[in-house]
Amino acid sequence: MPSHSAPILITGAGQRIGLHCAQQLLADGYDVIFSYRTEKPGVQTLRDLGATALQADFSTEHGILGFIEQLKQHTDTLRAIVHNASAWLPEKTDTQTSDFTQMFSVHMLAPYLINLHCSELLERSNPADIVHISDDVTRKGSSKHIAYCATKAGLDSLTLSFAAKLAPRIKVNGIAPALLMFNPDDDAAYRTKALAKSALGIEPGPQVIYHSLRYLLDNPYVTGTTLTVNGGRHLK
Ligand SMILES: NC(=O)C1=CN([C@@H]2O[C@H](COP(=O)(O)OP(=O)(O)OC[C@H]3O[C@@H](n4cnc5c(N)ncnc54)[C@H](OP(=O)(O)O)[C@@H]3O)[C@@H](O)[C@H]2O)C=CC1
Ligand SMILES: Nc1nc2c(c(=O)[nH]1)N=C([C@H](O)[C@@H](O)CO)CN2
Repeated sequence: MPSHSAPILITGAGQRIGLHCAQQLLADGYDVIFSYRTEKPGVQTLRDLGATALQADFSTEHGILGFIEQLKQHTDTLRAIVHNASAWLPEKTDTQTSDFTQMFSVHMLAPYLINLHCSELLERSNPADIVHISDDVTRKGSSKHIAYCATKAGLDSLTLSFAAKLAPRIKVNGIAPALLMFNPDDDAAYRTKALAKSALGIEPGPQVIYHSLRYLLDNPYVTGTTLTVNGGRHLK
């Protein structure tokens, strides 16, 4: 497989979906730059595969702007930016402000600032893409993850605005998954309940997101679109 020239940036790739997609991109011949917040085995795995690891915490403007400065020291061009980093925090009984501002920052401020400051890097690549990883839950809201859902809905809005702003040189799209991978502490009752929420009733794993990502990267005529990858959850 021939190597592609400009690297792809994927945020939050130290574990799970982001790690899988980064590994697949490397296997398909792309160079990869990724952000991680905390050192984990997946971070070293990607380093060993030749990816460039940049540590970043997107919960503050300072952390986001510092990441952008780091990124520009490593490359002057990008094939794509995949905004995958995310915090999935439920409402708690005590103050929710810090959680809301953290999720606003990771899900909205980081993509906003990175897109604005790094579109020049994408302009030097043809084709060029931005992909926002959102969540199917924005379709109807969430009683248990109100702030998470609201900030992901804001990300959906960024998809539309940046698609209009950056056309025709840069395509901007989203992917809105429902359940992809359980977390280790999800108990049997939660898993049964979650699987029953979709028509297909499966835990598909990360490859369904890689398929969606490649569709968007490879298709020259799709922009301003958010792909639903939800197992038919809207049918139940
Ligand atoms: N898993 C699923 O079933 C679903 C996932 N999605 C979306 O898909 C994407 C990938 O999901 P998944 O792999 O489960 O995500 P994770 O919950 O594993 O989070 C991905 C990464 O985001 C990083 N992150 C969290 N907060 C910050 C921060 N403040 N600054 C920088 N990085 C941060 C985490 O870093 P650290 O390792 O330090 O914690 C983590 O490695 C996400 O956008 C998610 O919302 C949507 C629907 C379902
Ligand atoms: N950042 C994350 N976002 C989401 C996660 C996750 O683990 N990390 N998980 C989900 C759930 O799978 C949900 O889709 C089904 O209960 C949603 N978002």
